[in-house]
Amino acid sequence: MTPTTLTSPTLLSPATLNALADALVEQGWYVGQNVIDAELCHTLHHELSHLAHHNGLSEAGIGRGSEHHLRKDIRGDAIRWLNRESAAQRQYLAGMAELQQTLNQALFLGLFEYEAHFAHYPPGAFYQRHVDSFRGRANRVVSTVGYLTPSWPADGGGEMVIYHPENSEQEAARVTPEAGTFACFLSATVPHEVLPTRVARASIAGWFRRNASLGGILDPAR
Ligand SMILES: O=C(O)CCC(=O)C(=O)O
Ligand SMILES: [Fe+2]
Repeated sequence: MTPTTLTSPTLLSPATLNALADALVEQGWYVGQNVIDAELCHTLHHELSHLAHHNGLSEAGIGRGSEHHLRKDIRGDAIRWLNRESAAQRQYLAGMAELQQTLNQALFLGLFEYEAHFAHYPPGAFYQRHVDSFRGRANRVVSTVGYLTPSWPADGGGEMVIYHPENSEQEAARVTPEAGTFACFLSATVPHEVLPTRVARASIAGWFRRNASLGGILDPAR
């Protein structure tokens, strides 16, 4: 029997990987449209919609460990960490492993781990401007966002605004969260936000981490 889906060998083409590494060096961020396979986006979107409709998601919070708490005034998405339970998740994560290898070879970033979650933003939800590295611990080094919603409407809102790393008042890019688009940026230096969405918004947010355990104290991932 031949598999009917998910046969594409790579998630990000060699050309995309090169462009991405160059953009990270030159400006600290990268955005590409139509870079994630359409069929994979469709399958992942279906998986996330199913979770959203069957109580499979948790309200997202801010902070880690004992400092983790809900703040709907800061972020309004519901999430589920990827755990390799489906072929689609495994294909996405395999693509991120390739990206990790590229970034380590090209930029010597020493990335050693990747964590990612599905994110569902219901209508009205947003995520206030922030940077992704937790204070005092620069363990998240590179952030990724893969967008999954097909046919994003022109008036749908929900764009991710990327601000200039050196001039954080200045908008550098506005990303429409359309299926196939992939964004990547330096976690500690690139402020960004999700504008209020008018329609349900589906994505996978992920982070490459460096081992940041200090003095034998385990640095928890989440
Ligand atoms: O979904 C996005 O566009 C960005 C999400 C984000 O900033 C985050 O989860 O940290
Ligand atoms: Fe973020």
